Amino acid sequence: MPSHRYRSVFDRVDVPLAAKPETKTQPARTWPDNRFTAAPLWVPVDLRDGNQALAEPMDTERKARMFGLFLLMGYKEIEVAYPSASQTDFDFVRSLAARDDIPEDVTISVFTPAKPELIERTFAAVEGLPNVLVHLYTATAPAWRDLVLRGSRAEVKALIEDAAELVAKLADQRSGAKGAGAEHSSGADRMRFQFSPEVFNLTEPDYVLEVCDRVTEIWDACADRPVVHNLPATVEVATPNIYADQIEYMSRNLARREDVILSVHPHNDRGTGVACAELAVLAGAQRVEGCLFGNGERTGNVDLVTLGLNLHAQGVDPMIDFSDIDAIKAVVQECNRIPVHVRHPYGGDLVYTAFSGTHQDAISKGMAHHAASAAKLGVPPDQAPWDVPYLPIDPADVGRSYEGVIRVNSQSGKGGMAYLLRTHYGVDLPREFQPVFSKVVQRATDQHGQEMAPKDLWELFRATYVVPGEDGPWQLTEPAFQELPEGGHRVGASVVRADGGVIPVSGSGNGPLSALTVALAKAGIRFEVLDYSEHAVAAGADAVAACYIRSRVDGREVWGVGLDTSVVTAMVRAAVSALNQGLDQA
Ligand SMILES: CC(=O)SCCNC(=O)CCNC(=O)[C@H](O)C(C)(C)COP(=O)(O)OP(=O)(O)OC[C@H]1O[C@@H](n2cnc3c(N)ncnc32)[C@H](O)[C@@H]1OP(=O)(O)O
Ligand SMILES: CC(C)C(=O)C(=O)O
Ligand SMILES: [Mg+2]
Repeated sequence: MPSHRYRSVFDRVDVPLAAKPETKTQPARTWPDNRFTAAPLWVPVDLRDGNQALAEPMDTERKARMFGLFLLMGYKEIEVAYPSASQTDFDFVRSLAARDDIPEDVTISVFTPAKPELIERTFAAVEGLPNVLVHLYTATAPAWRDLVLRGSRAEVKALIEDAAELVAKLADQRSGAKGAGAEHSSGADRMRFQFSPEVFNLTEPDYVLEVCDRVTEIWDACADRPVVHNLPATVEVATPNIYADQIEYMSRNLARREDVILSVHPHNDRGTGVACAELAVLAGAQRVEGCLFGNGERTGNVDLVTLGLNLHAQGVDPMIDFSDIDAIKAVVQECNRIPVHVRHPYGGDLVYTAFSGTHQDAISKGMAHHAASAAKLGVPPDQAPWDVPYLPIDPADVGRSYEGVIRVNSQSGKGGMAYLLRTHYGVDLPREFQPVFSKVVQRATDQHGQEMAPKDLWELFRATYVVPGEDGPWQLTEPAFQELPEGGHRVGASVVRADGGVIPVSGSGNGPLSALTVALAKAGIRFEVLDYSEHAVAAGADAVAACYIRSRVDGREVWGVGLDTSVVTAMVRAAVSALNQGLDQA
């Protein structure tokens, strides 16, 4: 690989805290010791940054659908458009201005470059909207200054100052409004301002500070109306600790810090957008911009679903409703026309599913333990502390059922198939029986190489163990059991051999099963019971009993299973099932 063509981030930009030695009063960095205690402010930018990365940008209808989703999920600030970019975007903002159902606590954010005519068009779009944030951006990194904007540091700063002043002036002119230059107020006009030094992560720290501080001054930030400085990793170029250092440096050094909301906007070029956002929050960021399921330019914006549910999984309320992740995903997929990967954290189709044997075993045991500990605590299972192996959160928290948690294929073990039979069909195979049936399942899955659905598993189970007891070549007809007055049981029946011969038999023993053993011996059948268990499959009047017999039939160890509403019939069927497996079939 021609790796020599690329440079380390340390050769591209000054990384402030890394360069600064630690002193007693000023540690090099504090973020590694910080903890998450509350959710940051979230801003979905799907309708702008996500939208600009789509082959088919959203029309008004798709935008409205996604906007509705954000409201339902509880987002309070939503970037809705780049109104000067297209008529569609402009019209969408106008359609919001015409609505009267946008909650008062929701702020609409609109995006504009530092170009006077585009800023004016942006203000035209938001006319009449009460809670607006105007988001101004210009690239500040050297390569963008030199190649794209073709301006020096001073010239690019001047471009930004002029644009910020125009934004302040237009805000002042809004009818009945109190703009940037006016007396501070949280009253009628709640227009706020945001500045993004695009490619912040490759911009010289002293320059970006100088520019941001100047913008804070122009917009006259105050506690009532703080300015947002949004520091994007427009193209991710370094490990997340570097971004965290950059953010902590800004957080410590920005002027009028209490009047600034420090925001981050990570992209995901190195696949570490989520880590960047998380470490940035530890480093002092108060606000995070991203997209649901990580849509966005190239490898995407940081994923707000993962970020939110990562907090949830650590016991911190994300303040966003993810309780129906599949409904959220459906809207996102339809609006973006891009599928969400089956392995996508928290929302992918397969992320709560185990195919592998040891994981299934652990999950199965964990789920049983969870149910028991919830009962012990006297709380519903969805309120009990979660500690099930291999499942970082309870799938039910995001509206997923337990149906797909365990799925069986050739990588699966006994625990998985036992779990499926128990949860789908109510049969609880004895522990010693599980590896025996598991081998049968593995032979089948190895042969066809496919997954085995619960229905197919049940069919295989029935065909192997239940049907031989009901409809095999060997039969036991008209068994009549009797309790003896002196104690013990007696049975009389006819053994129908596989070759059609009928042998009447009878026998007595301590219980029905031992009586049956004695009777069968009279027909020359060596039937030795090694283990017996039974349980009810369903409760109530239609309760079915499941009986399991581990036996040695003519020297062969076999398991028989019987199902019936009568325990005795279920037991006889289990015994006949064993005979059919242990004896010659013709
Ligand atoms: C990192 C980000 O996500 S930034 C957002 C990017 N989003 C988009 O580009 C989607 C929407 N954009 C558009 O639809 C179009 O780019 C428009 C309509 C806004 C402008 O289109 P055009 O006028 O044809 O300009 P075009 O985009 O080709 O060129 C950009 C010009 O703006 C300049 N420019 C780029 N960003 C900025 C900025 N933030 N502030 C001021 N000028 C800028 C460039 O230097 C270039 O100037 P030049 O013509 O003097 O060379
Ligand atoms: C916030 C803006 C400028 C952006 O989308 C980016 O830098 O990635
Ligand atoms: Mg972006």
